[in-house]
Amino acid sequence: MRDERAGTPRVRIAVIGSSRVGKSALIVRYLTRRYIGEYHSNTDLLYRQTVPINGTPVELEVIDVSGSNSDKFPAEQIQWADACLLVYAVTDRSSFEYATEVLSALKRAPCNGSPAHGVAGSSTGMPLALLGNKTDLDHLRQVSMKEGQTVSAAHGASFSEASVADNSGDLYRCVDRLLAEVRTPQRTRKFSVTKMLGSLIGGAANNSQASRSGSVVACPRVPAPSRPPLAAAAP
Ligand SMILES: Nc1nc2c(ncn2[C@@H]2O[C@H](COP(=O)(O)OP(=O)(O)OP(=O)(O)O)[C@@H](O)[C@H]2O)c(=O)[nH]1
Repeated sequence: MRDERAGTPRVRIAVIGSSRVGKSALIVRYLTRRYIGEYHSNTDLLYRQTVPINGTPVELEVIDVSGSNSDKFPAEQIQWADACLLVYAVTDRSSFEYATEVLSALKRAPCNGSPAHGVAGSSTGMPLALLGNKTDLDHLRQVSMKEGQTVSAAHGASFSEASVADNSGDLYRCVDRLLAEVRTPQRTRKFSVTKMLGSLIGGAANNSQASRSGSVVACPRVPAPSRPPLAAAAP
């Protein structure tokens, strides 16, 4: 969390996961309460909205890290963020394995400029959450809740299962908890989103908690001539 522009605190969240696990649907659901059926994108998207956290307006920035490149470790996006939300689909074991790999890499890799705080056991000190999506498809389940709990506990992440389609309360609790964990003073910005491509959604819907304002903007992928492979993230 950091102060910018007239003292409004800002929180940056990176949402990471394999392709098609429901990252975009989750973010849009959280920010607007709406469900989008199809929102396929092969580029990172940046969502920005003012939200109340514990009664204080906070400028929330969420980067939706495209799953198209999930063979690459999203190092720049993680460095940019104050906290990470790892998403997998309970119907897709390979997506769970990818989320586990990223959590493992985060545990090994030091996070520059991030003082110790947040989740006990996370060596980065960065608040982490693991969320298993698509619980409405329980008949297609490939990952048990116990497995998710075990992996998250081992990596110092909070754990939830939810269905974005069914508008589970657990997805709001998961994100709210992650936001509440962010207590870091301003970190050095590791990459800048320099070229906003345009507003995709303006004037997000009001919700029952408090008035929200903001937009959804697309940003180009982080310049990454040689983004390190997952295994290279270890010190
Ligand atoms: N059944 C079910 N489908 C879901 C749920 N959440 C998302 N989906 C669907 O899963 C598909 C992928 O959702 P996206 O939000 O585009 O997934 P993504 O992770 O952003 O995908 P990439 O852009 O490829 O990284 C879409 O068809 C969504 O409608 C859910 O909770 N249940």
